[in-house]
Amino acid sequence: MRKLQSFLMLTDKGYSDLKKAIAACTLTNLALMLPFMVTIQIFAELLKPLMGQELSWTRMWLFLGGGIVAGVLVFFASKNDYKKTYITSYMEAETSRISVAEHIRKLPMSFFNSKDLSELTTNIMADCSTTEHVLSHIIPQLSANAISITLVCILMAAFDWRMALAVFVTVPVALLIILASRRIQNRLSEKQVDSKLKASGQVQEYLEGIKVIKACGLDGSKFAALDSALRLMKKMAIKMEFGTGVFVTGAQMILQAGVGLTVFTGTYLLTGGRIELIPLLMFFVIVVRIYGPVLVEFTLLPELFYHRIATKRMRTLMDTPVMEGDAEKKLGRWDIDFENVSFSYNAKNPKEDAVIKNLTVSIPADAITALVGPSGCGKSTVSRLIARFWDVGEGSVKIGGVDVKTLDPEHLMSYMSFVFQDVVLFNDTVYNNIRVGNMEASEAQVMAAAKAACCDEFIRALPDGYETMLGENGSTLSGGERQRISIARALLKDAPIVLLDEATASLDPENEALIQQAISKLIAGKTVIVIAHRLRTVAGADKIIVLNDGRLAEEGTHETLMQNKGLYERLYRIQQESLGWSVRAAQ
Ligand SMILES: Nc1ncnc2c1ncn2[C@@H]1O[C@H](COP(=O)(O)OP(=O)(O)OP(=O)(O)O)[C@@H](O)[C@H]1O
Repeated sequence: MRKLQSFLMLTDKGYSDLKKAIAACTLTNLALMLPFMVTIQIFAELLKPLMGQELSWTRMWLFLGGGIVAGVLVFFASKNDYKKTYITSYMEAETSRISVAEHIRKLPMSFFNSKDLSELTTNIMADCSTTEHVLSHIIPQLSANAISITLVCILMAAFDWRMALAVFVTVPVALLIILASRRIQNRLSEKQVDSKLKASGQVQEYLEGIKVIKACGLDGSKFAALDSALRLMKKMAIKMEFGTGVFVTGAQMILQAGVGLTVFTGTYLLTGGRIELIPLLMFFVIVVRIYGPVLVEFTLLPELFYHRIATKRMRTLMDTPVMEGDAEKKLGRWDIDFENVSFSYNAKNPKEDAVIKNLTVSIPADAITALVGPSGCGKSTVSRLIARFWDVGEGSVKIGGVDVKTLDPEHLMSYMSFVFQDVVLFNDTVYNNIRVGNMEASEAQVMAAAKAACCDEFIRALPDGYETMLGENGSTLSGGERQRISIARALLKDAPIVLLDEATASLDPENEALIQQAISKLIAGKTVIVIAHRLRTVAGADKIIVLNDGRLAEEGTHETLMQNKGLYERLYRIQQESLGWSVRAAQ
């Protein structure tokens, strides 16, 4: 049974709840047989005059009373069954959704490199729903039906084994057909799941890229891709239904042949005087009643096969090890050291595809250090390695002498504030979006951070001020406003290390001035790492690290690097010359 727990990826509580649900469902099935038994008894009593016996009204009233009691029992059993089956399965699905989301949060970024967003959304929503469905509608019913059918089979065999054999002989044959079709059904399920994923990926890409699609007039071609993904999904759904339908219907037909077999055997035994008419009629009624649950079993089994395929991705996700580390260790110093660090995003080919190559460099505490260099030289990668978004392949990254690999990522993150060029805002109020920086902050602290980040004025001008809902990723705000909100967040966090990645790159001069003002408050007294393309913005940094193709090209202050006449000086000169650049129509 433990196998069932791991197959369904259940928590211990979920597993114990499932056992209770199976018991409750079995009880309901058995309770449902009571009214049926009473009906048979009434039926037998009514037939007595036919056999020359006297109908007893006392017995009839007793049966009727028994029927009412049976009805009440069915009600309570069903109520208990409903509670144990549905409510607990929804609770388990909620727990599993939360644990998937928690797990995702702790996974290394390398995991996300190979996954797209739609796949993860499917993991959290669809795969958990499949488990929810299996827990609420399949496993308890399947197990309870199997138990109650076996019980009825034993009872019938005790009454007349020949008739019992006639009723049940077709069941194993029909079951074999379903089990034998498992491989084909698995293959079809895999294809169907793949087509669903492709379609949801296409829908997501289409919606995310709607602006570009419209701007570039790609409606036709992008629609074609979406269209064919949706068509494929439809085709696979039909194939799947057909594939399942053929086997299930085949099995059902064989099972139904059992009705004919029972009638034939019964008539044969009756004419031979080896069975009475009333028990025979009872068998006829039972055969009709008992095939119902068996037919349901046959339709539920393929769904169980599908569940295994549908949750394969979730299994891979949950089996991927999370980033671990010490969550208690206090850091006392904020100097950062890269010692012989090599790193590649491609774990399969780390040497050939290295992005950072044997880098040894120091970032002093309580100072501003700029990371510069040509595009793609590895500046952002260096900042990601400091924050342990990724683990280095070789060497070590140390903060205050402590290897970041030994620290719990979330704990490490509590020492850092990030301001990226791409600001992520949540579909929540402005107030809550700032408070993300420090969930314990008071209202006064949130307002103070907003003021320091030059946000207060524009926020108050919004329809509901701080309570204005920002919508999907804050699309109603300008780039500069979004950036200032992210700085307010960072200010509120008040972390000792601040990472600024191209924070002002895409802003107009007015916004840039406001943001520079906000940033200067954010970085006061902190260990600051600035990534910038425009070298003039970092000329005042305490230290400038120049990278080239993942290696350290040179380091020093603006003045010393200019005197060196190396890569920095060349880049600086090129940028100064390009300042005179303007848009001009081609001659
Ligand atoms: N998630 C990723 N997966 C695979 N390769 C990546 C990933 N992120 C960056 N790279 C590659 O690593 C190299 C360094 O990228 P990085 O973003 O660190 O450079 P950068 O100096 O910050 O570039 P830019 O100045 O253009 O932003 C590039 O060749 C880039 O294509």
